[in-house]
Order: sequence, then C-alpha cells, then structure tokens
Amino acid sequence: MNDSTNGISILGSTGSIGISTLDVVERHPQRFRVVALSAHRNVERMAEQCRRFSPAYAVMVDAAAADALRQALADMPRPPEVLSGPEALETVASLPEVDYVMAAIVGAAGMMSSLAAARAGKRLLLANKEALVVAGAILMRAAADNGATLLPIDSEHNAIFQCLPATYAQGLAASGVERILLTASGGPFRDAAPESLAAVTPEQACAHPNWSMGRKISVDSATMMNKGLELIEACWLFNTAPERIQVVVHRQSVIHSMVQYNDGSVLAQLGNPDMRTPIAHALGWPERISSGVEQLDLFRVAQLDFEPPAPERFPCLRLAYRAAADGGTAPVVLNAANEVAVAAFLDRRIGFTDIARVVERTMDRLPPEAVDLSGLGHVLEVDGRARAVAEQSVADGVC
Ligand SMILES: NC(=O)C1=CN([C@@H]2O[C@H](COP(=O)(O)OP(=O)(O)OC[C@H]3O[C@@H](n4cnc5c(N)ncnc54)[C@H](OP(=O)(O)O)[C@@H]3O)[C@@H](O)[C@H]2O)C=CC1
Ligand SMILES: CC(=O)[C@@H](O)[C@H](O)COP(=O)(O)O
Ligand SMILES: [Mn+2]
Repeated sequence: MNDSTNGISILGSTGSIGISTLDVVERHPQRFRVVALSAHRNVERMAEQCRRFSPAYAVMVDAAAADALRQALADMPRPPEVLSGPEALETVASLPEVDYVMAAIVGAAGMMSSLAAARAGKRLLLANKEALVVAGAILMRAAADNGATLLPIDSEHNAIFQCLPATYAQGLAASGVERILLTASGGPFRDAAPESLAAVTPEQACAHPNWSMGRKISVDSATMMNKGLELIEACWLFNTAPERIQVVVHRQSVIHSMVQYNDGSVLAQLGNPDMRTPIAHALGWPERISSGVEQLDLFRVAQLDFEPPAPERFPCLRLAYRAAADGGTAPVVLNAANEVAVAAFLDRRIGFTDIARVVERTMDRLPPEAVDLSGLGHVLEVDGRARAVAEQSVADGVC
C-alpha cells in the first residue's frame, strides 16, 4: 500500500455518479487508491470495475449477485474480498485504510452507510441527497462530532459551497449572505402543457435535457421533486431556513447555483453540465485537480435564461416546501412516498401525475412528528410506515 495516496470507498460505483467518480480517480493515480466498490446487483459492471481498479473489497448488496461476482472474478490473481448485505456497506464506509467515502447510492438505501462514514470521521463526498433529507439532523451532528469533512457533490450544493464565504457555518446572515439562489433546469417537461403530463412515459421522463443521470433522479428532475429534495438538503448543509433559498429555473444548467450577498454581489459557479466537475472539486479540495471536463465556451452558450418555477406544473415542489416548513418527520414521509411512487411510475403501475398524488396522500395520512435524535430507529420506523401507506395508495389506484 502506498501511504501517500488517499484510500477511497465508492458506494454505488456502478451508477452514474460512481462511474464519473472512477473516471476522475483514474486520472490521479498518485492521489487516490480504490479500496472498496459497491453495487446492488449489477455484476457485469462491477466485475469490469474490479478488474480495472483492483479494490481490496467489492460489496454486492444482493447475496446472489455476490456469489455471481465471486465466480466472475475467480481467475483474478488477487480478487477482491466480496461482501454482501446492507451491513457490508457500513463496513467498507468505515475501514481504517479508507480516507474518502463517495456516497453515491440512490435513495434512503444509502443513509446508513453515509452515516457510518460520518461516524468514522471520513471525508464524506455526499451525492446521496436522500440521506440528508431523511436524517439531516443526525447526519450533520455525526459529522461534526466525529471530525468528518462533509463535502457536497450535488452540483447545486457544490456550487453554493464554492460561492459561500469560509465563515458560513457561523450563520449565513452573519456572513453577509442574503439568499441562496438554487437553480433548476425545469426538466424535460418545463414547457409542456400541464394537461399533457398524465400521459408521459418513463422514457420521456428520464430524458433530461441537460444531464445524463440515473433513472430515479431523472424522474425527480421531471417532477421537480429533485429541487424540493435539494431545498431540504441545502437547509441542512448550509444551516439555513427554506425562506433564505429561492428556486430559479435556469434552462441551460450552466450556472449551477448562486449566492446573493447584502452588498448587492451575486457569486455564481458556472461550468458545463458534467458531474466530474463537482466530484473533482470535492476530491481535490482545498486544491483544484483536473476532471476531464471540457472548458465552458461562453460564446457557444451565448444566452442564460432565468424564470420562476410554474407551480401548476410541479406540485411535488410545493409538497417539498410543505415538508420543509413542517419539519420533524415530514421530509422522511415525503422522501419515502416519493421513492415508492417513482418506482411504481418506472414500473408503469401509475402515471406520471400520480407521483404527486401518492406523495400528498401519504403526507396527509402521516402528520409530522418530532424526530428522536438519539439514533436512526425512529426515522427508519417512520420511513417504513410511509412506504406502506404509499404502496397501499399505489395498489388502490391512487385516487
Ligand atoms: N446522477 C447524477 O448526475 C446525480 C446524482 N445525484 C444523487 O446521487 C445518488 C446516485 O444517483 P445516480 O448515480 O444517478 O444513481 P444510479 O441509479 O445511476 O446508481 C445508483 C447506484 O446505487 C446502487 N444501488 C441501488 N439501489 C441500491 C440499494 N438498495 N443498496 C445498495 N446500493 C444500491 C446501484 O447499484 P446497481 O448498479 O447494482 O443497481 C448503483 O451503483 C442519488 O442520491 C442522486 O440523487 C446527485 C446529483 C447528480
Ligand atoms: C446534476 C445534478 O445535480 C442534478 O441534481 C440536477 O440538478 C438535475 O437537474 P434539475 O435542475 O433538472 O433537477
Ligand atoms: Mn442537483
């Protein structure tokens, strides 16, 4: 082992963020050494990544997939130790030889391992926004108490982090910050007639105009629930209230968010829409390292547009504002119901506009409770209840 390199565990390595992370890591062999990779059940891609990066550990959460991976790698001279089950994610997030953890599992399934990395005091590169939505108070406290460095990977939050003053943790107002301007592309349906949305297909919803991403976040962008989750994510990351955050639809996705100061200045971070930029920023921080992303050509961009979100087209954004205002377990319910509804939409069991209906119905049935901060038990229990209510709503045909 080379002690001058940083050991990294990449959780969700077979997904969109995981692949982009490996692309950046591979450009800097003198800085990073891959200790562990994880996936749910994509054996083929994991086998390919293991051959290319020779990690010491590979986690397949699914046990049958873990067996298949062991067989697929049997001819390697030094195959990785293949682990399985959700607990293995926490193991590889807290190994002593790991310095950095990329949390890029989709959904609340990534929450326990993100928390394990924070508790182990790692540099936590957090793409898994759902972990903050569901357990923001617990995760932020774990990071602070254990000396973890939590760096946002979500493009907007990484941009905001780059535009904030170093003193932001003492309070945004005290640092002269008036507002955070959270940009949103508006997704594939930003110009669609609201009455046309009931008939849209998963393929149309996943065809994001600017970003190439996993299916769940692509649907979230299409409903603008992604922006709602990001609003809650920003409140936790930057210790602020929703009132200090304004969502701005910016269709080019060239400005990745902005910070407005009390002297009239607005600082923005710009770049081509490619997640390797925020990933390289967080991997290199406080230094800058190359990412492989093409430089922004402002003459080609030519124009930057801004508009407010259209509330009648995006009820999910309204529901996220409601959850943020209600606080307590409301964001847990919002997220769980959304995960159930998006999965049902992708399986063609409900329509696109039913997603918001399932979420609203679930929120109506499970009023917010104060979160028990002593551990994740209460959050997991509410998450389970919300999933059951949302599943029932899907089974009932939503209405
Ligand atoms: N993609 C993007 O550009 C952006 C993503 N994010 C956030 O990053 C996270 C990842 O998104 P993205 O990369 O698009 O997602 P993908 O769907 O592309 O990848 C998800 C990864 O998580 C693994 N996974 C899925 N379910 C489970 C589970 N139950 N347990 C363990 N691992 C699981 C998948 O494994 P397998 O391949 O085997 O299914 C895969 O490695 C999300 O929280 C998203 O909101 C934030 C900003 C931008
Ligand atoms: C790349 C990234 O960070 C995504 O979360 C992106 O923001 C999605 O685009 P929307 O602005 O359409 O949600
Ligand atoms: Mn984002």
